[in-house]
Amino acid sequence: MSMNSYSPASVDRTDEALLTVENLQTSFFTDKETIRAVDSISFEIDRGETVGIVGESGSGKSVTARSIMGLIDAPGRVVGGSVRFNDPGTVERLAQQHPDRTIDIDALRTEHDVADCIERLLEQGVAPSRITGGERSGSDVDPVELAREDIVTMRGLVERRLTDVLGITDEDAFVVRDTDSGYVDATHATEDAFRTLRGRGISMIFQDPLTSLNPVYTVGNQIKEAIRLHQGSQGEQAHEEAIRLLESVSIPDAHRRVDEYPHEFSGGMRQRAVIAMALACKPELLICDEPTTALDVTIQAQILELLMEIQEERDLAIMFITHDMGVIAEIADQVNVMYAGELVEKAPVKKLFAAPKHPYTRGLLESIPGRHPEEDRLRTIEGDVPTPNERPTYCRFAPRCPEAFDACEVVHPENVNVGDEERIHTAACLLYPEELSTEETLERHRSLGEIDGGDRR
Ligand SMILES: Nc1ncnc2c1ncn2[C@@H]1O[C@H](COP(=O)(O)OP(=O)(O)OP(=O)(O)O)[C@@H](O)[C@H]1O
Ligand code: NI
Repeated sequence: MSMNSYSPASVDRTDEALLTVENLQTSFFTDKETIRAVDSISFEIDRGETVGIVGESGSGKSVTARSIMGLIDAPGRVVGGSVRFNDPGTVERLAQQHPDRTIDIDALRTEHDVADCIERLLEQGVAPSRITGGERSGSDVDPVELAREDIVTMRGLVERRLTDVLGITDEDAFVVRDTDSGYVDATHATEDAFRTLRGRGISMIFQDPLTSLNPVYTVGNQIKEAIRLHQGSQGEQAHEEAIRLLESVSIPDAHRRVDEYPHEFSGGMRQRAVIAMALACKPELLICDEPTTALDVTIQAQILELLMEIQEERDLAIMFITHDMGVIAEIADQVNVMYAGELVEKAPVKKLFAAPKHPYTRGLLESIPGRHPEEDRLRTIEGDVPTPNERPTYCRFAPRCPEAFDACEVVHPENVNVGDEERIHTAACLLYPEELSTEETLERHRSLGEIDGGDRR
C-alpha cells in the first residue's frame, strides 16, 4: 500500500472526537461462565473534555478503561467493537513503525468506488445494516444509494472492517490514515503499539498510587525514568524537569522531595506524584480510575481541583471513573452511566442532574449523601449489580427497578434519544421515547436491537 505524506498540521480538529469507543465488548472466559464485563458500549471523548464514567461496583468501568489501554489479561479478551484514538502525532508515529499494519484511505479512494464495493458486499450476503452501521435502518434503505449521497464512505467501510472487497485481507491492520485525519484502533493494536500509545497518547492513573510507584526507588528517579522514556532527556535536564513536574502538581518543597521515597509521601502527595509521572509523557488523554476514592474528603477535593487546573493548562482530555455522583457533578462535562456492562444513560452533566431519565441514574442521584437531609439513613438502590453472563434479551436493571413492567423481562432496551437533540442525551430504558405508545416503543427497541445485535457477539 502506498504511503502518502501526512501532515498533522492540516488536520481538522473540530469534527472528530479524540477517542471514539464503538460497540466495545470485553469478556472474561472463566471455567464456569463467560462474563460480559463490557457488553457493547459506545461513547466519545473530545479534546480538552472531561468525560465521567459512573456506576456501582462491578458495572464494568475499570474493564472499559483497561480495554482502551490494552491492559486486559487472560482469561479476558476484547472480543468486539473498536476504540479509535485520533491523535495525529500518535497516528503518524505508529504508521511509521508499522507500515504493514497501516491502511491508507486516500489510496483506497483512488483505487475503488464505494458504491461498487457495497454492491459486492451485498452480493456476498452482508446485511445492509452492517454496511450502514445502523445510521439508517428500515427496509427502504439502499446502501448503494447512501454511498452516492456520501453517507456511507470508504472510511466507514474500513471502520466496520468490511475490507476484503478492497483487497485488504490483513485483519490486523490498526492504523488508519486519511487525508485530513486518521486513527489508531486500540482493539487491534499489538503490544508493541500499545507501548507507544501508552507512552505518548494515553496515560492512566489508578485508585491506589502505590500500584504505579515502586517502593525501592525515589519518587524523583521514577519520574526521571518516565521523562527519559518519553521525552528522551536525561541527567541534570531530567532532574530539573522532574522538579518542575512536581511543582506543577503543587508538591511543596519539590527540590527536596524529589529525592524522597514513596513511603515518605502522604496518600494525597503520592497521588500527586503519580499524576506528575503520567504528565511526563505529555498525554492527550488521561484516564483516571477512581483516583481519589482512597483519600479523605479534603484531599480528594484538592486532587480534583488539581486535575481541573492541569486540564485547563494542557487542553488535556480526561476520562474520569468513579462510583460517586457527587464527584461527577464537580468534574465532568459529559457523563456515561454504566450498569452491568452496559451504558444505560449518557448526557452532558447539567442535563443529567437536571433531568435524569433512566431509573438507575435516578437511583444513583437519590443516594448522593446529603440529598435527603431529613432522613437519617442514606438511600441506596436495593440489591446488587448482576454478573452479566449471558447475551441480554431483557433489561439487566429490571429486578431492581421501581418502574419495571412486564416487557422489561423480554425486550432488551437500546439507547434512544431522550432529549430534544439527536444523540446528546440518550437512555436505554423501555420508558422511552416518551412520545411513543408502549407498543411503538417496544417495536423501536426491538428493531434497534436487531441492528446493534448484528455487532454484538
Ligand atoms: N480478571 C477477571 N476475571 C474475571 N472477571 C473479571 C475480571 N476482571 C473483572 N471481571 C468482572 O468484570 C465485571 C466488571 O468489573 P470492573 O472491575 O470493570 O467493575 P467496576 O465498575 O470497575 O467496579 P469497581 O467500582 O468495584 O471498581 C465484574 O463482574 C468483574 O467480576
Ligand atoms: Ni473499577
